[in-house]
Amino acid sequence: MVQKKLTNFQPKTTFHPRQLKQRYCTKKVRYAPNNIFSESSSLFTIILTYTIIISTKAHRPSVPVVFIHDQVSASSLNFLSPRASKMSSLEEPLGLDKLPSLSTIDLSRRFSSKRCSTSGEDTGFGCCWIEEKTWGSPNNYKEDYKEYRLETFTWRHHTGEITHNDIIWETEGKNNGNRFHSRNISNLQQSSYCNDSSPRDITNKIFKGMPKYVKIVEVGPRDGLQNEKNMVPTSVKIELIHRLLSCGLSVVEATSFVSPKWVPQLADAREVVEAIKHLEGAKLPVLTPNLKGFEAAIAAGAKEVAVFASASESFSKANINCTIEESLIRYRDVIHSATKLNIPVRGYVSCAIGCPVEGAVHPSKVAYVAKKLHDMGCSEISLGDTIGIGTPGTVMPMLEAVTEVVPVEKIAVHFHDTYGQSLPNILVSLQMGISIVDCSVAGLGGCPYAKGASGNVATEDVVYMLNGLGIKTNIDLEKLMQTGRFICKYLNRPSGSKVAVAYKI
Ligand SMILES: CC(C)(COP(=O)([O-])OP(=O)([O-])OC[C@H]1O[C@@H](n2cnc3c(N)ncnc32)[C@H](O)[C@@H]1OP(=O)([O-])[O-])[C@@H](O)C(=O)NCCC(=O)NCCSC(=O)C[C@@](C)(O)CC(=O)[O-]
Repeated sequence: MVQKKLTNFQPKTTFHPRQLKQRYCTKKVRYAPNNIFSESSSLFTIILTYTIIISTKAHRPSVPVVFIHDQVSASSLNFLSPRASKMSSLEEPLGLDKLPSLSTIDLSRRFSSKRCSTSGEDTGFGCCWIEEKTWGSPNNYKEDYKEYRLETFTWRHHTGEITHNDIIWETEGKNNGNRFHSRNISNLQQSSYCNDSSPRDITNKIFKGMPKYVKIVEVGPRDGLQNEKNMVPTSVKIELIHRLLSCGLSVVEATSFVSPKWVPQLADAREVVEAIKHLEGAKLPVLTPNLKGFEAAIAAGAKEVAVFASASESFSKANINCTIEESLIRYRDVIHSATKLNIPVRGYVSCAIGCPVEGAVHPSKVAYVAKKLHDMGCSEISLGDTIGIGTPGTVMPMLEAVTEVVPVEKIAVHFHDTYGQSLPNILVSLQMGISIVDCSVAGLGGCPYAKGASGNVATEDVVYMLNGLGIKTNIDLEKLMQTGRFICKYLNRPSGSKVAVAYKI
């Protein structure tokens, strides 16, 4: 049914690479219209742009395509506000106008890392290069991969820790639109980058480092709802969690044991956990900012918890009313107690790209906090672009810094979609070996400390993209969209998922 709807709604607004080429690629530079980014095709176009940028490092392709779009205007960097030190939680939300400037971060203060630098190429949002080539059909790589059968690919990610085996692609018997799978083979010749510049090699490079399965961590009931002004009844929260689990999600972050003074919406954390603690087969972690929260969570029946530190000093003070170091001391106690009870602890690092107060956050700061949390015993480290300002150009250096100190398989990415960059950011994360992605059904949520910043990337959109890439999630997209519809109906607002809107489910 989903497939049927897919065929029904896609054609006119989808820019498949082949169409894109026909429309915008010639031997000369041509310009893509502004509204290319406002159509439903925009996500795919952006993904294509970035994947090609990544895959063509060793090869300078011949046909440049320049995408022009309206740069989101934002004010220039705001440095530490005098209020920052006394800001606490919800009382001082920061306006979108105070977010660091996208252009400032991407151009002037862009981070570079020797091993992940763009070799002087401008990989900013404005320009990409597309080689003239023939592509497969959308969401269907069958034709192309038939020809790749038993071929070996020589490219692999250059970061030593990311040890994905080389992949060969083979077609599956049935073609339902987006099925293909890979199997690993060993004994392949490998080199950092291959010089072979054929279109197939580019496609292979794009897919090569990608995981075969991505674990989705659904944070809608917690991150999605925590900022809702109107109280959502406990029964609705519980039903939302039940529905999400029925979609096949294996991890649903249920709630937070934080101070109800700061986050009144989650004051019913105990009731929520008591109602869901008997559910088997899925993980239902809860946030715990200190021992008090941890003890309350365990007493209610939580079997997994998460602690949340920040890479930005100002945000740490605003969010949890303590410095980064103080928070790490608190979390050491929480992790110690959890370990004794065999309770897994997830660690968040907020402001992994930028902070609403301090502006750009250096990757080394993120790596420092991530390593501390990992060394203390966190089983997974989620890197949060809390205000959603990241682009692949800033996400890649950050991830590279963190993967130097935390095993890549333990890293999750957590993108808010303020600037619509989440999907390309996720795509490059996958290419860097990340296989855990946080998202929120219907794109619910928003950062309480960055007024106007939007919710997490919508789970539906991520699942749709992963389906298109042939990456398994075990999630039923149709049920997921129905779940999004359920909560949006309750909240009386349209879905933040482009896929759900396109399907009109
Ligand atoms: C951390 C605190 C508690 C410190 O709050 P505080 O005011 O500094 O703490 P305190 O120790 O002075 O306690 C003050 C009062 O809070 C109570 N208290 C103390 N601890 C708890 C607790 N666990 N549960 C319930 N109550 C608690 C405590 O008992 C006391 O009550 P009173 O005596 O005044 O009646 C507070 O600042 C707080 O709750 N902050 C939570 C903020 C929050 O939830 N933010 C949103 C999280 S989202 C995020 O961080 C980003 C993330 C993870 O989503 C990733 C991303 O998007 O990038």
